[in-house]
Amino acid sequence: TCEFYNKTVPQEIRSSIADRVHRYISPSDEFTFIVEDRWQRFKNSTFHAVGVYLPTKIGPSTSSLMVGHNDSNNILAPVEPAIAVGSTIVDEFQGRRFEWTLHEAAAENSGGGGYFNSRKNRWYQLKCKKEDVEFVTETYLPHVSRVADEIVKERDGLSIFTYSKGDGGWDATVFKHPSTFDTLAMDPALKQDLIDDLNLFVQRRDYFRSVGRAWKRGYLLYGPPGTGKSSLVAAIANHLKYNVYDLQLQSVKSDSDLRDVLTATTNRSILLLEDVDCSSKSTEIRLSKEEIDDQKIKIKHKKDEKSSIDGVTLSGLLNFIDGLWSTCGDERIIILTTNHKEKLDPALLRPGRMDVHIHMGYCSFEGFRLLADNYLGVKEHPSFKCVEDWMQRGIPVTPAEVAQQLMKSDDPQVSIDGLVEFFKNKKEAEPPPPTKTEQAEAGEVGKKCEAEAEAEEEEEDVTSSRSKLLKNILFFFFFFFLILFFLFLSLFFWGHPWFSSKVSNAGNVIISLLQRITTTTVEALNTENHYC
Ligand SMILES: Nc1ncnc2c1ncn2[C@@H]1O[C@H](COP(=O)(O)OP(=O)(O)OP(=O)(O)O)[C@@H](O)[C@H]1O
Repeated sequence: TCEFYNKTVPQEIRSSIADRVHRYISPSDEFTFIVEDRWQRFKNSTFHAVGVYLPTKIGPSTSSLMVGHNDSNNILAPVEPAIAVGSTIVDEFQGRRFEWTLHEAAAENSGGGGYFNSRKNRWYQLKCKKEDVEFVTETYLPHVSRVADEIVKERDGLSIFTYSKGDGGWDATVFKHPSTFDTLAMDPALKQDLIDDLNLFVQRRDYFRSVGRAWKRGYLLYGPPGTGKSSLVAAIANHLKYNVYDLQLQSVKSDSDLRDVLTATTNRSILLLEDVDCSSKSTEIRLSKEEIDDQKIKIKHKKDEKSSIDGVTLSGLLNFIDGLWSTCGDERIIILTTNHKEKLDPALLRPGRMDVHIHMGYCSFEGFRLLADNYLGVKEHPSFKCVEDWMQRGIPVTPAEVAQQLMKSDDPQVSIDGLVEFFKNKKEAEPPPPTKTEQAEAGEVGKKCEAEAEAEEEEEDVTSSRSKLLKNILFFFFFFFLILFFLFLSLFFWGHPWFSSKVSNAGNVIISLLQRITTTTVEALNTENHYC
């Protein structure tokens, strides 16, 4: 029968049938991924990410784990646990099962020579169901990389990069800002909204792709100095575990510089531009005469400054980012901070430019309670009522000022008394908070300064146009007198005997010439008549 089957059924059909039968009989619907330690001669980052991720997934099925200490630098430091060769770790993710095993083999041509000298190839074997193959490449492995990244950042800390004009590159420093959302005094509802917004952003890779937008989000933080804008940036960085790139726009001179600067930043990071208003205008109430004069000068120079900026403008930068990051940047956050939102170019404030605007205001009583808890470890205290009373009087205090007072002593009573004293002094030293009328006046002062500066400019314009008119009039009179002069000169020569003799001579010549012409013509006519 076999012989007959082999002879009558063609080879291709036979192997196809065999394949199908094999698949049917074999219970395995497994698929295996291999993650080697090297990828095309380079270190394979997926291999290292798996190495960091798997020790966090130790479960009942794990039979061994490598632990140890590192005695380099004479300090006995624990080394992160690692997966032992041959041991299997099972990871359940989104209801799917993934089985990892680490393998090792001596590399070809390794040369041998003991444990440390011999080169070994290592690879992870990942077994999953065939139906999950796409899920692994699209979702599971990116998840592994992300978690590993977070673990490494937690372990090694974040970095803050500043752009150095000289080297033309980013200088990294360890970023260890203790600010978190728990330590930040801000409106609780606003804080929760922001946390939700950030959490949603990091999960929305596919959403951003599907709507054809760059995976980025822009936040504008505004409010008076000392209200916690920088602290909020740090809290966001700590929450997301993102590195921070702190960019001074003035240090970037051209578009090509900007391209280099931005392409050198990594994904999953924050690009920070602080104090973006950079304006000298102030709307503070009660300005001294010197301050007002100073303002006038600054406002006067503002136009010149604007026209002389030859670098990159903020709006140019944001346009550039839109283009660049839609092609080569993922999971980017841009944060702008300003003390004066009203001074920003309206183009920056239009919808779609900065996705979220966050106002950091003066310290509320809720904010004080949080700071008291953070700095003094007290949630309730008899003197809180007194602080609340002072706050209700509307004396503006920033969280920075409150924090400064609370830090003065470990004794809550002493610190809170110090804060109350601070309120008293502030009330005596400072004018009461501006009423609406005063705010309007303050606005008027600002406007007045601007108007005066503009009036001065207009005055200058008028003066210069006057001098032009004067020049034209003088020019006209000059020509007028020149013509008169020539007229008189000709009249004078007309009456002069030499001139009249010359004229009469010329007249005689002309008359005799005319006579001769007439006689010749008459003679010619006569001759003609004679022939006729
Ligand atoms: N909202 C806040 N919650 C907790 N601490 C705060 C807050 N605001 C300010 N602080 C404290 O005051 C210090 C200075 O605040 P921060 O630099 O964050 O303010 P800022 O608004 O960025 O000021 P500037 O506009 O001058 O840069 C912080 O280190 C922090 O200790």
